[in-house]
Amino acid sequence: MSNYSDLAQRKLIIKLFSVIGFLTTSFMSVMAFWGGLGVLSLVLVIASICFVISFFVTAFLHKRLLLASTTILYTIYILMFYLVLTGGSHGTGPLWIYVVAPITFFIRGFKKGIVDIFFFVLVMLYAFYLASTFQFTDYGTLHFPSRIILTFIIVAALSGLYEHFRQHHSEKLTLLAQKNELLATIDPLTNLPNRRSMMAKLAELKSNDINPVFSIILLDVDDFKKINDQYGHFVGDHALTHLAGIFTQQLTHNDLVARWGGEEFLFVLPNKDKAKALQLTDTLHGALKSQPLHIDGYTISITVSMGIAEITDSSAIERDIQHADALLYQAKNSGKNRTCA
Ligand SMILES: Nc1nc2c(ncn2[C@@H]2O[C@H](COP(=O)(O)OP(=O)(O)OP(=O)(O)O)[C@@H](O)[C@H]2O)c(=O)[nH]1
Repeated sequence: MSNYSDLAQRKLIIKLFSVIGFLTTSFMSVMAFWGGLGVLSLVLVIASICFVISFFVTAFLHKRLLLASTTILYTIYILMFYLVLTGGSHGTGPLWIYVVAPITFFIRGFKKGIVDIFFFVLVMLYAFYLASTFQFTDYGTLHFPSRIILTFIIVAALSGLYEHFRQHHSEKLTLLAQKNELLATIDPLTNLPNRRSMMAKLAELKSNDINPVFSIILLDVDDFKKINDQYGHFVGDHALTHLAGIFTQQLTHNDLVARWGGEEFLFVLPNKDKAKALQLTDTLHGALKSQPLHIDGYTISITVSMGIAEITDSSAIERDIQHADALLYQAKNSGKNRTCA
C-alpha cells in the first residue's frame, strides 16, 4: 500500500515538474524571441518539447516513470549548461541553476543525487570557463561565477540533507507498517497465524471456485487446565508452543494451522476431503503420543480432541466452524483423545 501511494505521489510530482518546466521554458522562449535572442528561444522551445514528452510518458506509460523523470532532469541539466555558457537573457542564465538541486535529489534519491550534483558542478565550472575563454558572455570578474557555484553548493547540501532525512524516515515508517501488519496476523506465543488472518484465508478459500472442496479441523487440547494447575502457566505456554511445532511438522505445503484462541487450534486443508483430513488427524494423534513434552525434568503426555468439517458449499464460514465445533464437542464427550467427523 505504502509503495503504491509513494509511486502515485511521485507520478503526480513528476507531472507537476513537467508542467512547470513546460510553462517556464515556453514563456522564456517567447520572451527571448521578443528580445531578439533567436538561438536561446529555439533552445527553450526544444526544452519545452522535452517537458511535454515527459508529461505524456508519465501520464500514459505506467512503467516509464524512470524514463520520464530522467528526461526531465537531463533536459534541465543541458538547458543549464546552455544558459551558463551563453549567459541566457542579459546574463541572468546562471541564476536558474538553483532549481537543479531539489529536483535532482527528488528524482535520483540521496546517494545518486550526490554523484549527479558533483558532476553537475564540474560541468557548470567548465561552462563558466568556456564562456569566459570564448567570450560567449561577459561575467566580469571571477566574483560572480564563484558566488553562484558556492551558493549552489550550499543549496544542494541543504536539499541533500533534507532528502536524506526524508528517505530515512520514510524507510522507517514502511518497516514499522510492515511489522505492525505482521503482528496483527501472528499469534505471539506460538508464531502461528492468528484467528483474524485465518478467517481472511477461509473467506478467500470460500470465494475461490478453484478450491471446490476443502476441510477444516478444530482441535482442542485435552485437560489443559490440569497442565496449568499442576505444572504452572509457564509450562502451559511451553506446551502450546510444543504443540504448534508438532502441528507445523505434519502439514503439507498447502495446509495451514492457526491458533484459534486459548488452547484451540484450527487447521485449514485446501483440496482435502474428509477422508484425507481424517488421515491427518490420525497422524497428529500418533505424533503427539510419540513426542511428549520434556520440561523441567517432567515428561508430559498431551492429547487432543478434534472435529472435522468438509466444506463443499458456499454457505457462511461461521456455520462450518460451528459444525466442526459440534463434532469436537462430541469427541470430548466420547472420552477425549479422538476425532469425530
Ligand atoms: N498457559 C496457558 N494457558 C492458557 C492459555 N490460554 C488458555 N489457557 C488455559 O487453558 C485452560 C482451558 O481450560 P478448559 O476450558 O477448562 O479446558 P480443559 O482443561 O482443556 O478441558 P477440556 O477442554 O474439557 O479437555 C484454562 O485454564 C486457561 O487458563 C495460554 O495462552 N497459556
